[in-house]
Amino acid sequence: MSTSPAPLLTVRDLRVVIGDSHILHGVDLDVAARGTTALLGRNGSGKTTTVRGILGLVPRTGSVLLGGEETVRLATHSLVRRGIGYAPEDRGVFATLTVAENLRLAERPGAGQPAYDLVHELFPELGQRAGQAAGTLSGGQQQMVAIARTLLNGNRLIIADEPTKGLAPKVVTEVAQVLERAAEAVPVLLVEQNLAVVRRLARHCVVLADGRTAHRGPAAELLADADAARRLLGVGRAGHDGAGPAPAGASAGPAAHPATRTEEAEV
Ligand SMILES: Nc1ncnc2c1ncn2[C@@H]1O[C@H](COP(=O)(O)OP(=O)(O)OP(=O)(O)O)[C@@H](O)[C@H]1O
Repeated sequence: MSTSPAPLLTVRDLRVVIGDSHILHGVDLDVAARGTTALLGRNGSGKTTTVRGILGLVPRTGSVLLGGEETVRLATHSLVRRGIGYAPEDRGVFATLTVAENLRLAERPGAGQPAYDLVHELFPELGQRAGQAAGTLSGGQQQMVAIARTLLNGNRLIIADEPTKGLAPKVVTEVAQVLERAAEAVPVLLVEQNLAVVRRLARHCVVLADGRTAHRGPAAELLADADAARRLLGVGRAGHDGAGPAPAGASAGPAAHPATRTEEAEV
């Protein structure tokens, strides 16, 4: 009987309060030691705040074990040194700098030789575009730069926050390919609302609702269960695989929590 390796990241009872706002009320999640784990949930359910809590960018309580080490009281720079790479929602690419300069800025002193070989092996296009200003790249290519930066420093975990948001369907496919290649090298925690991307990339998923963990399990199982997808994500319809939009009037959630952004197309 084969046993799965221990999770790389184990989050328990993560709580975040900012000012008067109680945003996370107890998030539990595991990030598998291999491949992609998807963090899902309707708009405003707390996905980005969970990521920011893991990274120490907001005050938090609970437990965040990275490779068995408790990190919840560590500052962000200590977490970065321990090997968490972050590709934020807005990509954080410097538009007026070249691709090569964007990558050079991401090199971390003390992290050993930057892994340019890996980056160029996974993304040969970045080598060809080394001298191009990052602001003139397509959205998909900029996302490639953002992911490449997280791979440079021998990180143990990559966190990517909505990397396909706002991109055209063809570019979504390109970004899914980028993430697929990255996850072969380093485990990925992927915040994603495009369920076609989730279906393609993620083995495990965690679903948040109102700042709490509402579901954890195999991603394929959730996406195949139209009732669960409708209840948890506000998508799916009878006889459908859960990745399409809900029919008119079939929204499962309150109006304040719009349904998850979805794509019908394969990616
Ligand atoms: N700094 C803050 N101060 C007060 N409330 C906040 C703050 N950041 C987030 N929130 C609130 O916390 C809730 C969760 O936000 P969060 O961005 O984590 O959700 P999300 O699941 O990532 O949403 P989306 O899918 O729309 O990006 C929202 O109601 C949001 O308005």
